Amino acid sequence: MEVFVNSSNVKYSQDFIESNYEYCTTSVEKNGNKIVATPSVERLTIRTERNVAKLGVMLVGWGGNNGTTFMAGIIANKHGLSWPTKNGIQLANWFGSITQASTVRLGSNSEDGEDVYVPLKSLLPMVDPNDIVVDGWDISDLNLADAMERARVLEPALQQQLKPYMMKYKPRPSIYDPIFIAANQADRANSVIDGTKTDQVKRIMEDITDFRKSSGVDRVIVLWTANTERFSDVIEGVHDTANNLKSAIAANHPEISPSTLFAYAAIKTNCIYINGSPQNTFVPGILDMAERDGVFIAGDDLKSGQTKLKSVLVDFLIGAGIKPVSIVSYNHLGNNDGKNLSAPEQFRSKEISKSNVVDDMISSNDILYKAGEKPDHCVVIKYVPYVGDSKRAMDEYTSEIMCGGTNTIVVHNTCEDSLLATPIILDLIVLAELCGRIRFKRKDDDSTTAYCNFHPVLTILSYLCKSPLVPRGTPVVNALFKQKACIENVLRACLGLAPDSNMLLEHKLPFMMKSAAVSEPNVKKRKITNGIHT
Ligand SMILES: NC(=O)c1ccc[n+]([C@@H]2O[C@H](COP(=O)([O-])OP(=O)(O)OC[C@H]3O[C@@H](n4cnc5c(N)ncnc54)[C@H](O)[C@@H]3O)[C@@H](O)[C@H]2O)c1
Ligand SMILES: O=P([O-])([O-])O[C@@H]1[C@@H](O)[C@H](O)[C@@H](O)[C@H](O)[C@@H]1O
Repeated sequence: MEVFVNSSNVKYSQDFIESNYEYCTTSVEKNGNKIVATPSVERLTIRTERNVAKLGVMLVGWGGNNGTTFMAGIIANKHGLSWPTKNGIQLANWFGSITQASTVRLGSNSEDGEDVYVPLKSLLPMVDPNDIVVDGWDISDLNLADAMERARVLEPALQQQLKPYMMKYKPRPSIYDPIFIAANQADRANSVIDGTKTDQVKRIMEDITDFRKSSGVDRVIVLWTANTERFSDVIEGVHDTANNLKSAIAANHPEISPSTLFAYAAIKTNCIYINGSPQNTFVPGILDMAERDGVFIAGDDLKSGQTKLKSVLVDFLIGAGIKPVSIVSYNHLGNNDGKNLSAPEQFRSKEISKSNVVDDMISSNDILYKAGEKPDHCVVIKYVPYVGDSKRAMDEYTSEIMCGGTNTIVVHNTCEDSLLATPIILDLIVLAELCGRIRFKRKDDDSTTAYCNFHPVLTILSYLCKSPLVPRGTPVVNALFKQKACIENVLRACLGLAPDSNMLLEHKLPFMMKSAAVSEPNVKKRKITNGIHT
């Protein structure tokens, strides 16, 4: 199903959807108590290629819980697998993915004015997950069938059906550096690329080239879903520019992490690179490379469960004029991610990404919070092997309400962590590929260089990340529904459609209402003066 827009502002050709779009913004000036708002309009032409790339995805950490579950999801959905559970027969699906399982309000029915919702993926041509070709790396040498069993995420009845498919896949050896992940991961590291950092980067680039040739894909996305690394110390003269990073790699500098080496190799081979973990892979030298070479990067840290809920709850509370003063997020889990995070430096990376998620909402309301004032915010993660991937998350939100009252919300959330994260990985991939086919220009600029892509740092993917990477000097948005609206409204703009204002004036103004809805003939004439019908 694909939406077709009937408008003089939208042209459909064999290769493109081209829309004329008025992008409306408001600039604000504050002079003491006087606040002046000035609206402005940027007239754009947006061109979306209709031909979807044959997409290849290379996962770093392919043998992990997320990596194997992603591969299992691709296979199970592609083959329409189903399996018996205690609740009956379960069919494969992509619940939790906004590109595969969410809808958007397109408009209202021309007959009865009812809202019409369509699948988000019907707005613009997007990659079909069934067509994605997957490959990747892992420091563990297990084939994906054995790695899936080790992960303990999926039901045995499904695993049994998947085994013949999954056992054919074996992750490529990877870059292992014990100073960046927990020491408890060492027993897994039996499939590693030896040599210098230059040798390792060269091998990764060769792997990507080999995958491109053997699979015949047009485009490759590299996504890190390997273990969380400690933060790199960003050193001037090493990480601070593209050239210094290149020289530091050549000099085998010890403080360059495997994830930064992967990002470096991906950009050098013109692959989109996405960081599904919280570490600071994107050191300034990588940002320089991405901006210089026009290669998309995105991250950090998949926003899957406890943090996603936090970016909704805090937004709701502050938006309602209620003041969160204490936020405690505790969780325990028993998967290998939890094992790696049981080490202090790796936990610190995750603590940062799970804590920063409320900053934009706090700073949006100076009625509730004085400058610099923040709620108490505590993040706890414990490793409890027995529960495996079934993460237990417990949150307590205490807020001040009117006249000294307090309100405490307690949430308990249990789920297979990887079943929340895997659809997020899919959405990052599908939306990143789509972004590669969208170009913009000012409507009246007909120069040959008029069209441009999104900025290489893909902030439109913030909805999927705990700690959104943004271009230097631009704002971070964490509020979940603002992030979702960004995605929806960009897709609508590609179709020449205005953002959904949610005003629904057609159901509020008698002269716009359908005749059936306006029951009393004189309703249209009656005036309301100071709230009193006259
Ligand atoms: N809900 C979630 O599962 C969730 C949510 C947000 C973020 N994440 C992040 O996603 C990542 C993966 O989570 P997971 O549950 O799949 O963990 P996991 O430990 O099961 O999988 C990670 C895999 O990466 C491999 N690995 C480690 N270092 C590597 C390297 N340098 N190169 C290649 N492979 C390497 C490990 O052998 C392992 O197979 C973690 O960083 C985690 O913090 C997970
Ligand atoms: O996205 P979210 O559920 O808030 O965060 C999760 C944490 O709660 C969990 O402890 C960690 O192991 C996962 O990698 C993920 O980051």
